[in-house]
Amino acid sequence: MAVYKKIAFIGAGAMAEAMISGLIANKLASPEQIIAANRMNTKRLLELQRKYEIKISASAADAVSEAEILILAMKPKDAEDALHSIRDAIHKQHLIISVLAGISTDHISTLLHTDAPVIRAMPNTSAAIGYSATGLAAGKYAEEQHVKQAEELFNCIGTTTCLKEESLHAVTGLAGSGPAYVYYLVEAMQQAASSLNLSETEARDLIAQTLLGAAHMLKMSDEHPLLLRQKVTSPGGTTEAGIQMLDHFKVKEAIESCVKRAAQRSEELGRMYTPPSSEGIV
Ligand SMILES: NC(=O)C1=CN([C@@H]2O[C@H](COP(=O)(O)OP(=O)(O)OC[C@H]3O[C@@H](n4cnc5c(N)ncnc54)[C@H](OP(=O)(O)O)[C@@H]3O)[C@@H](O)[C@H]2O)C=CC1
Ligand SMILES: O=C(O)[C@@H]1CCC=N1
Repeated sequence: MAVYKKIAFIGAGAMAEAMISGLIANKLASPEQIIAANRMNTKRLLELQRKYEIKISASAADAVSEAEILILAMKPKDAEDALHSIRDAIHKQHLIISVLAGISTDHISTLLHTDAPVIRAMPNTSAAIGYSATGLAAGKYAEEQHVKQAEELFNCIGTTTCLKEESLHAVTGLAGSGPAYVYYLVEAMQQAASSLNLSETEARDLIAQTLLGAAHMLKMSDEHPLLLRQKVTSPGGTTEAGIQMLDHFKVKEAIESCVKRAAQRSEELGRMYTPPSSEGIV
């Protein structure tokens, strides 16, 4: 077990649960080191307590007072209220990690009235099983040791890439939202499998293993994805016939637009919830 500090999740929704589950499963934190608070959904807190045996708090400010590391995990639209509610409990020794899409570290520092270190991270829900692809950027008050601490935390629930803060919009469009694109593809493959008379269980197993195999191949081989694709595609064969349909429906263009639009939306969220007077808007 890593000697870790107490971690408070402010916002106890889907992303918080993915991280909590990953941190506990990977033994970076024990349940008693984790405390979660949300706005008002007590049922949700009790559910997390029952499932993971973590501590819960009806007051976000109390959770902050108990912890050394804070994970901000509310929706961007709720950030202002949430950060106001914990502001008085923040001190300089806190390490603040935000997973909020679009919201800059400068804006968080401004809302919290603090020069405590803030790290902005963009994980994804695969954190729950130790497979998040997380992008990380340091705010202006964060030092090397804070980045290292955040990296250690996120490495425990997947891989971590440190980037400039402006790149986090792209990471959000690509990897933060990424699992949803893959599930969308799976939904379509399952529909096709059903109309080809495969059972849902048979299809799910075949699809999951196919995705796993392709993902491992991408990680283990240096070959360009185009080359890997060509190796599957026999001239005049089944794959070529299938890919012709993807080209016909412009699926490549659709996916490119999807990732770019999601990244753009991250920028929009940042602008929507950051008053023009805030300094250093990213
Ligand atoms: N889901 C994902 O795949 C990813 C999400 N993110 C980011 O994570 C954040 C959370 O997303 P997600 O988990 O999906 O959202 P959810 O809606 O599932 O959870 C949001 C949580 O925030 C709580 N909350 C709202 N207002 C406050 C407040 N004032 N004080 C304390 N807690 C509050 C809510 O509590 P209550 O129910 O009581 O209102 C709820 O528990 C977002 O900013 C998102 O951009 C980042 C990467 C991936
Ligand atoms: O959809 C969203 O806004 C969040 C951020 C990345 C994944 N989910």
